[in-house]
Amino acid sequence: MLTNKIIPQEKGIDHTLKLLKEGYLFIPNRVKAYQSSIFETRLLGKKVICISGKHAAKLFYNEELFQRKGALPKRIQKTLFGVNAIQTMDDERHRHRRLFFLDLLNEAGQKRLVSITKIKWQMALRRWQATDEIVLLDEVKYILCEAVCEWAGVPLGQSEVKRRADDFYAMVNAIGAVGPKYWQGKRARTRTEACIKGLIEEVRTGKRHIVPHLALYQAATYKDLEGNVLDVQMAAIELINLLRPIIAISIFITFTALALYEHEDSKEKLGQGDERDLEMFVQEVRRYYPFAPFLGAIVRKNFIWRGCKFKKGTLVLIDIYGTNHNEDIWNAPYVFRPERFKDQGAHVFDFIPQGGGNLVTGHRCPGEGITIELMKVSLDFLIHKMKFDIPKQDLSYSLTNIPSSPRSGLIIRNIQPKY
Ligand code: HEM
Repeated sequence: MLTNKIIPQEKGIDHTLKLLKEGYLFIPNRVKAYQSSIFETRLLGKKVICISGKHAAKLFYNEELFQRKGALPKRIQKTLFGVNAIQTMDDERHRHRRLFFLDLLNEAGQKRLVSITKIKWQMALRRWQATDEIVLLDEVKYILCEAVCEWAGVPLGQSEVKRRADDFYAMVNAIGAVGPKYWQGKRARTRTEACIKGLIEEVRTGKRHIVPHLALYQAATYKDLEGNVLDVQMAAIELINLLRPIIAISIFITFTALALYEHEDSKEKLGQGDERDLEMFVQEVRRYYPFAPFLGAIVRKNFIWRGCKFKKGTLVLIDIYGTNHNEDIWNAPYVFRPERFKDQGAHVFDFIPQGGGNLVTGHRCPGEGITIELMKVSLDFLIHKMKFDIPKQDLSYSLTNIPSSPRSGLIIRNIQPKY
């Protein structure tokens, strides 16, 4: 077997600034330049191997070769995910922690969240009729925040909705940030953890009564492999790992509205709201528009892949954005075409907007199903239940800001229900 293939190496001492500058395109630009789905660079002073494409994703999700412990920078843990949470776990402990998410996001759990969200959309639509215009991204954040808090049993007064939703969003917004956006995310996490910790303590001490199937109760009583409840901080972090990403779906929903505007022909094909058509449309939104750029894992033991050496302890990044726009997988990847999902199969490693691999045992996003369902409900509202105008505004989005979203937040005007 060929074992000494040279991995293309980016010259220079460190390329962190280039990563910040190029954002979603950092890996795809180099894959193109080196004509190679694997290359080596240096980030934050360390050697990093970047890989892209379906076969690379299959490699990345091989848990015998990769671990998550040690892969996530502390600054991302301190804002987006919480310190030492599920994203950093491996093996038995990880699979056990995942049950907390998978059980709550089962079919019944998803259905209940979808029905609550529908009601919140209807209430919002009534409110919007009395206003001149709204910023869709903000309003959807509030809809989803109200819905998920109700679903989880987390109390939320009307006057707290905006603040709570903005805090959840600030954590997401801090992901690729340095400077003020990072600090906003960090402060938002401190506030949110304090609030959720208080609620968990109330459930544990019997001060707050709550039905057992709700997420707040489950977080307060979930037991680890040794049969111990999580310490209150970790219980809060994992409950936030369930709530926060629901608010993040507002970005995909805003991109869905943008897709309706930018791709009139696809909109017409949506017809009468056939479930399958709605699903193909939202799948294409998740593929076409940027969200998560890449993911990291650490090499567990030395191995050779396609003749290239991977040394134990090396950080490896899998290219999410580039894989979802890879020409070997997707015909005309930069064309928005929902029908491409008509005959595509299981998408274990080729379509990875929310990670890949096995849903039960791996790290693949446990919220993928509910993300698709909430996007479908919202698409149905946007297209079949309301009329509105889109005034002139800056609808562009950046491929260098992570996470990206339409710059204007998508302003809509003259909102009326469709009867
Ligand atoms: C806004 C849409 C979403 C995007 C773009 C997204 C993206 C991702 C990605 C890329 C991963 C990493 C997969 C990996 O490490 O291999 C992930 C993991 C995760 N997601 Fe999502 N996600 C979304 C929505 C959700 C929702 C709605 C939930 C829960 C309600 C959720 C909960 C999680 C959790 C708990 C993990 C960690 C899984 C693990 O490490 O085992 N996500 N997500």
